[in-house]
Order: sequence, then C-alpha cells, then structure tokens
Amino acid sequence: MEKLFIRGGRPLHGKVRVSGSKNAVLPIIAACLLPTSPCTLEDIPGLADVHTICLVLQHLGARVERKGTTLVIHPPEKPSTEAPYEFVRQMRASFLVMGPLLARAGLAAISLPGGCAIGSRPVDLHLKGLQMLGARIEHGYGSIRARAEKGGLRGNRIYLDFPSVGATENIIMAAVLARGQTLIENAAEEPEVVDLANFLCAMGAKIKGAGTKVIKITGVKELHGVTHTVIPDRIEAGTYLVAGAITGGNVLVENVIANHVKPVLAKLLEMGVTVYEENDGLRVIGQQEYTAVDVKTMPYPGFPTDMQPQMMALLTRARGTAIITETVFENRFMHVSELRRMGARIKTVGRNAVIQGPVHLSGAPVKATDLRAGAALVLAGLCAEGVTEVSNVHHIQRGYEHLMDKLRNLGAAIWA
Ligand SMILES: CC(=O)N[C@H]1[C@@H](OP(=O)(O)OP(=O)(O)OC[C@H]2O[C@@H](n3ccc(=O)[nH]c3=O)[C@H](O)[C@@H]2O)O[C@H](CO)[C@@H](O)[C@@H]1O
Ligand SMILES: C=C(OP(=O)(O)O)C(=O)O
Repeated sequence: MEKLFIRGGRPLHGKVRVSGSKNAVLPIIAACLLPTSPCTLEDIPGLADVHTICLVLQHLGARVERKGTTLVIHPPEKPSTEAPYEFVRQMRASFLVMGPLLARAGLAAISLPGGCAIGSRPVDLHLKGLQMLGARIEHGYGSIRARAEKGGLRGNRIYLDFPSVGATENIIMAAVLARGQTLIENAAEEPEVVDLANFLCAMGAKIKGAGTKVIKITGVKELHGVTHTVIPDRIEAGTYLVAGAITGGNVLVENVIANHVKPVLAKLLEMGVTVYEENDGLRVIGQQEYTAVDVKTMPYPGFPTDMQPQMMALLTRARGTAIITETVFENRFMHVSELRRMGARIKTVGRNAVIQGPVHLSGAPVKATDLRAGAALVLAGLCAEGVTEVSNVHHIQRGYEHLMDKLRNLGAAIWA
C-alpha cells in the first residue's frame, strides 16, 4: 500500500484501542541481546519498525519468534557484532543495539545513521556517553566501531548536553553490565526510558531514578530473561484524540496512560476540546469551534515533538493565530507545505510556524514526508471537503498499527 484515500467530513464515533508503543518496544527489543535466557514481550505492535529491529537482532544471532502480538526473543550465546547500513538506513533506532553489544560482547560496529526528513540527528551524545564508560570509538567507512577496554565497560558519571532519548537508552543498556556505578545526569525522562528501565530491572539490573533527570545504574554480572508487556503508545493515543477533535466526533481512546498524554490533553483542553478520563480510557468530544493556542515542543514532560504535526492540523481549525515552536528537531515542518495545499494558512519563520484559522480544508493530493507528517495529513484529510490522496504511506506504516482499519471502525471513509 503506497497511497491512502480519505473522503473527509465524517465525525468519528466509537472506540479505538491504542497499540503497544513503538518507541518503547524498539529499545526493549535491542535490550533482549543482554540476558542469557529468552524474553517474552507482550502487546507488540505489527509495525514496519518492529519488523526491522527484529531483522537486526536475527542478523546478530538472536532467534525471534512471533505469535500474534507476542514476541519471544532467544538471545545469541555469542552475538555477532555488526549492524550494517542496510538496516540502519531503514531505521535509525537500529543504532540502539550499540549499547547492548558493547555490554555483552565488548565490541560493536554499527553503520552511522544518516540524517532524515526531520533533522540531521547526530549520535555524538550516544558516543560520548559510551566513551565515558571506557569504550574506544573509531569512525571508518561510514561505520562506528566501539570496543570496550579489557575487562569490559566501567561505570562513570555522564552529563548529557541535551536529554537525548536514544543516548539515555543506549547508555543505560551499556551500563547495566558494566563494573561499578554509572550516573547519567540530564537524562531523558520519557515514559519509554522508564519502560526500558523497568524491563531491565525485572531482568536483574539495578537502575534507580528512571523518569527523572538523574539515573543511577549499578552494574551486575548477568541478566536473565523475563516476560514484559510494553506500555501503550502515547503518540498513537494523542493522534486518535486529535482525530476525534478535528472531526467534531465522540471517541473513546482505550489503553492509554493518561499521565503520559498530559501535555497533549492540556493543549486540547486549552483549545476548547472536551476530553475526560473514563474507566476504560480517554473520551474526546469534538466541538464546532476551537480557540488558537501556542505550542512549544520540549523533551518530556513537555509537549512531544512527535505530536507537533498532528496538533498543527488541528490548529488550522481554531479561531485566531497560533504559534508552534519546534525546539527538538531543526527541520520538522515538512508537513506545512502539504497542509497549505489543502488550504491551510501557515507561515514558517525559522523554528516557528504561524497558523491562521479557522480554515475549511479541502482534499488534495499530498505527500507524507515522514511518519508524523503523514499522520497530520491523514487527520487533515478526515475533516477536509472532498478526497485527500496521501502518498508515501510507508512512512505512516512505521508507527501506526492498522491505521486504516482503526479509522474505518470509527466511521471514517478511508481506503487504499
Ligand atoms: C525510536 C524513538 O524513540 N524515537 C524518538 C526519540 O528519537 P531520538 O532518540 O533519536 O531523539 P533524541 O532525543 O535523541 O533527539 C533529540 C534531539 O537531540 C539531538 N541529538 C540526539 C542525539 C545525539 O547524540 N546528538 C544530538 O544532537 C537530535 O538531533 C535531536 O535534535 O526521541 C525523539 C524526541 O522525543 C522522538 O521524536 C522520536 O520519536
Ligand atoms: C521521529 C520518530 O521516530 P524515529 O525516531 O524512529 O524516526 C517518531 O516516532 O515520530
């Protein structure tokens, strides 16, 4: 499926269940290289990215069995240590095997991930952290080769210049088997980091402070396999909340941790969307009119950059002028020109986008340039007049399980 078609104008009604979190499951699968016995992972979404990281693990010698939404991962006794470009090119998160490989095998050679549509996305913070744990880093032929000193990695104090999610995760995974204690300061506080830490602790790791700015890890000798259920995807949940709001519908979003979507809820409420907690999830009731609000993306617990494009689509429907400031990625406004093709009035100045509303969007052929840009175009299509044709759907398939079926169940006219 490379194209999606949406006939807009139908308010969405009903229930939708959120799948397991993409950004939690990717590092957790990488962490399955660490124990000496198999792990069972539950509520694993059927996403292109999950498939890719499983291929990476298989390439490194792990045995991966999938049964429905369950994954069983048998770690290799002696992992191979190279993740070539063919994987890293498909998904930057492949770089997350660096920490576990260094911890388990003392050696890792991973292709350097390139930039992508939303920014240049260097890995300098990952490498600085691993260096502080005693790894020797060499660049060559487009790859990074990291080697632990004799006797393995050793704990240290690491200050991150920016609370990078991936760097925090890579360093935690490297430090759990290191000698002594590691302190990560200015660590990322995202729920996905906490889920990874909970998974590792269940395997026997000693980690304190995950979910705060300071994480303390005391290295242990060995980890054992466990069963773990990943947290619900807070970005998918936020996307369906916006879908309810943008179509003026009434939707119950199930399997969501309300605390994880607090920054999104706060903005929806400020705009005049009705959202409240029910026993089984969060109910969103759309209104005829919304008020423009300003949004600034920030590391957690700030407003998530992964919800910025979807929020922009919704803000085209709000009365007044809204300013979105993107502080996390330097180039995450690729959806603006596509939304403009649908009639949105948006200008960008550097890291700010100024949205003038309300406008009645109209269907148009548009292109998904990345995952969340694609989600924003689908949302815009749901409320636009006429048919919207979204191309490059493979980007959307990286992060939304059964998107078409879930939206159809809510009454959307969407087809491939
Ligand atoms: C698989 C996964 O979990 N992806 C999420 C993760 O990506 P990811 O882990 O790549 O995001 P980071 O938090 O690392 O990146 C945030 C910012 O830090 C910069 N940076 C990062 C690392 C580094 O070594 N040097 C550096 O300069 C990046 O270029 C970016 O501008 O967190 C992002 C920020 O919430 C989300 O948008 C992604 O959906
Ligand atoms: C940017 C995202 O993912 P990744 O880091 O995998 O590119 C995202 O999920 O919006």
